[in-house]
Amino acid sequence: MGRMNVSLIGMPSSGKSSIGVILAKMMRFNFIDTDIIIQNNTKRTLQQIVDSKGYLKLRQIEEETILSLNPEHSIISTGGSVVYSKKAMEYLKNVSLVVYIKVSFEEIKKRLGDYSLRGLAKPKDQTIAEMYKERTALYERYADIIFENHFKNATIAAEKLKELIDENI
Ligand SMILES: Nc1ncnc2c1ncn2[C@@H]1O[C@H](COP(=O)(O)OP(=O)(O)O)[C@@H](O)[C@H]1O
Ligand SMILES: O=C(O)C1=C[C@@H](OP(=O)(O)O)[C@@H](O)[C@H](O)C1
Ligand SMILES: [Mg+2]
Repeated sequence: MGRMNVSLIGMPSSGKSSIGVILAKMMRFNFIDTDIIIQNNTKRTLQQIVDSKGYLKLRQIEEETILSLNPEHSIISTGGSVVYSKKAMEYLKNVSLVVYIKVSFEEIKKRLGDYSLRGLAKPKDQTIAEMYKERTALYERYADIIFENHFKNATIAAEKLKELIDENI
């Protein structure tokens, strides 16, 4: 790894954003949330992009955003759909340690609740169960390490993840 960065990948609501910002403070790293960059660049919410341009366009914007990051000393919280881009994932693997934040299907389903306004980059007719199955294979494919997040809250999870990262860098 050329520059020291950590990328967090995983299902929507697995904790990438909540854990990422806490981890960045604990490790004195920069914090990047690609969803926020996309919103700033497009001046649209993720839901608005999906509604007006479709979920494939959101995935394309996400890919372009990742490829333009050039991160240094950063924790990068990605959007859950980033693994659909081979290019983006190869880029992240080159510039960072890629951590898959793994959360059980039951917990993800519970956290997502009514996800109709969450701007998920998935076909309308794809169920959460189908999405979980399809994506799990991709998260596992690209992960350098897997972090099983069965912790009570994001702060505890960030402390545990820091230990795992320290062992792996
Ligand atoms: N152990 C945990 N780790 C991270 N988040 C947790 C945990 N337990 C509950 N949560 C809650 O789950 C949600 C995770 O959302 P978020 O961080 O936005 O995920 P993502 O960025 O992966 O979509 C937050 O509401 C957070 O408070
Ligand atoms: O998994 C997805 O399809 C998406 C997850 C979101 O980010 P989080 O994973 O941070 O919720 C955001 O990028 C967009 O709404 C699409
Ligand atoms: Mg997030």
